[in-house]
Amino acid sequence: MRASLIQLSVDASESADERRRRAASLVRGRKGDDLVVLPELWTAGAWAYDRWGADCEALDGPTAEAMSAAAREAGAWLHAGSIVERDRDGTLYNTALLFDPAGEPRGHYRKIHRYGFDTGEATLMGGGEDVVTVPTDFGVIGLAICYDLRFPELFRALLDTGAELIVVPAAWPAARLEHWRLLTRTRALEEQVFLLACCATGKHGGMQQGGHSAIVDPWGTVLAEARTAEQEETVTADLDMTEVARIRTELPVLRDRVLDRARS
Ligand SMILES: NC(=O)CCC(=O)C(=O)O
Repeated sequence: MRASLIQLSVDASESADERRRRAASLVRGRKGDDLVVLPELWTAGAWAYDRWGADCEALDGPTAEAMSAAAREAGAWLHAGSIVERDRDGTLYNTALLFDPAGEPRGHYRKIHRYGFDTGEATLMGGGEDVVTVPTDFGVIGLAICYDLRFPELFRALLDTGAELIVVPAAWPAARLEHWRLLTRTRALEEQVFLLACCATGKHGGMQQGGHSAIVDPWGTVLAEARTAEQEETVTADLDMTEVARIRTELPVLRDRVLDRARS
């Protein structure tokens, strides 16, 4: 299967609506791909807290509507990154959306670990509670978002729920690029999954986002990586999903787990 990460530029020069139209057009251009991925909070901006109130939306709001149509036109599964979701009670969530090639919503995930250390997302948003995996034509997708990468227990839970491929939209800061590179490879290797990590580029809210979106295989090898932190680009790789079972058999470390089994 062929997957592409659209490393979208998110800065203050564009409104959420303009960026939505541009993202939809980039997705429509990916005909022939099986899975297309966008970054975290690309409509409002992950670091533009002052925009969240105005740019928040419902699960079936304008981004979902535009992305559903774009997935249908591309004929691909679309992980539409995440939106600032506002639920009926007015609580905000950082919520990832997944559509199938017919444009049907097939799952959403509310980010469990909120970034900010008592500021920003950690105070302005509610936290998700559910570990989410979604079966697709090419395997089971597990969902996580950005800061979640620092919490291996979530990735182990995704593995235990059947994940063979984990998608991580992000707005990771360029200043911590080496953490990004290390964690994306580590999470792929330790769970023996394909890991698709799509980070935004561009600067807003005083933050240069790190780009370097990457597709990593279950051996921990980087199959494709964006070249820079500063440039919008699309990263594509062909994934042989049979590699997941092959590598888990060839190097059966998951079978050798001791502590998890002792606790259950
Ligand atoms: N948007 C995020 O979750 C940022 C995470 C981050 O900056 C870090 O983990 O470092």
